Amino acid sequence: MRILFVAAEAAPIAKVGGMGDVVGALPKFLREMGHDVRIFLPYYGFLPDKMEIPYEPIWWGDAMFQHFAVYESVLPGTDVPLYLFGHPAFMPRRIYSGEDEDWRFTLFANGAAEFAWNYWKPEIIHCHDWHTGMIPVWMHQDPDISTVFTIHNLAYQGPWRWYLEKITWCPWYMQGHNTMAAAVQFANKVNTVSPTYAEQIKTPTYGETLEGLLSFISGKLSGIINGIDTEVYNPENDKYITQTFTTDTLDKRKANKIALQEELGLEVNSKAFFIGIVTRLVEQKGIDLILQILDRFLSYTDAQFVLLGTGDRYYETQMWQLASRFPGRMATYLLYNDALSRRIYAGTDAFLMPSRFEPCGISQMMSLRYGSVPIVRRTGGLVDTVSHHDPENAAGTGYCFDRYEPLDLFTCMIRAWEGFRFKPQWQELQKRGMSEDFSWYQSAKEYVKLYRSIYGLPEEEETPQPELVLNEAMANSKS
Ligand SMILES: Nc1ncnc2c1ncn2[C@@H]1O[C@H](COP(=O)(O)OP(=O)(O)O[C@H]2O[C@H](CO)[C@@H](O)[C@H](O)[C@H]2O)[C@@H](O)[C@H]1O
Repeated sequence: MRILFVAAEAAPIAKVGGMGDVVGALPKFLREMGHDVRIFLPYYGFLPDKMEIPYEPIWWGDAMFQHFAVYESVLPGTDVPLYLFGHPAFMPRRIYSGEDEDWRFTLFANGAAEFAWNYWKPEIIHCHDWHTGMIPVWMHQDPDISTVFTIHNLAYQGPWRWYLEKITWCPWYMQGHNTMAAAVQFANKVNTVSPTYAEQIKTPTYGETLEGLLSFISGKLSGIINGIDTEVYNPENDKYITQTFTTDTLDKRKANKIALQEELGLEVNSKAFFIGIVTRLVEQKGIDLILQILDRFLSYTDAQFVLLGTGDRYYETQMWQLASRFPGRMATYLLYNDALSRRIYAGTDAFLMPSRFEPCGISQMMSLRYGSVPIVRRTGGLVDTVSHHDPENAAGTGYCFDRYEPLDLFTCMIRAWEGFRFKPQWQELQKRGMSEDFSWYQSAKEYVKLYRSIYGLPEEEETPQPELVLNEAMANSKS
């Protein structure tokens, strides 16, 4: 199948959060399975610092009365063809924020549609989040191109929605004022990034006002858990960490803890319970809950804490101030740094993720892979990826709590702190987590099933000539 991924982020060149991880990894695995997958991404002003981009564009197009160029390259570290949408609106050295979010991403989506119609025609456009939400609307009457829309974060439905209706030239009943809703309504298939979250978003608590629409289209809605790139994120050979290790050489991991404590200016103490968090500092991630209990937790225990993240100014300031009250025990790094994030996954004993809601969550899977035991709230994808520690039956991979309450988080952290004192059991817990299979292969298979289901094809290829069947079925489904 020919599939064009259209998204605002793709790791390792343009990543703010988990969506970048998915778009940077999934195409690679789909290509290994024999599909022709390519990525369409904005040409951000900072990209030339990160990769080689040819000087000459391969194609010029027009969208929304604007002339744009498309440059062809390859996603670094992979064989995935990458098309970069070149327009001055994306020249600033940032991915998001700014006055023109609505306009420039609508232009980008429109550019992607033009590109698919006129230059490289895919069978499926796989759209990601609100930035690409108008594509399913524009494609829904195209007999040759189908669309899959993946919801990575329902909370972001695009800014200035009342104004967007004018830009997209779509009336309210086509959801032109809300590109997330538009995509949900018009895409051939809609999925989100975990089965639990796919169920939760049909309820008012998690539906972000779209629960009615999502319930209505539930026949085409599914949940496919994300994977992580286990080749790139591998404690066995990660060049960014001090000491590589495996489940068999877990004792070596201590060197990472000590090196991290030194790097962060914390008291070097391999016995102290060391908790880390790597996150966007936004309401979703439960930062308010942490702020309510961290002071008390640090006062009652010998624990150390490191935060790496950027986001809301209020959370940044609060975390910064808290760190100043616990010198040598708490470090706050308000920046984005992939290498440091890996050292935190590899050097801390536990990883905190008390999310208010969580579509899937990549960070907890990374922490499991690097032997940092996750402490999570049981919501969304965290339910599907972390199970509660049960020492009696030697089961579970982390510590979980249910209610979004400070006391529940506090209790859970204390239980983890207590558990850390029992070294053999703790090591078993770490090993179970590290042995979990979060590779993309299983999820990529699920995506292929999803693509095939658009054409009513069986889950597995059962005939000797699948391509012929596929072409025939696609022709029938669109006629
Ligand atoms: N300051 C920093 N420095 C370095 N690295 C940082 C960082 N801040 C965050 N990261 C990295 O960004 C990623 C975060 O991914 P998550 O999936 O956990 O959350 P996010 O909310 O961004 O993703 C959304 O999309 C993904 C993908 O579908 C869903 O899993 C998730 O639930 C949804 O909220 C991780 O790789 C993490 O290491």
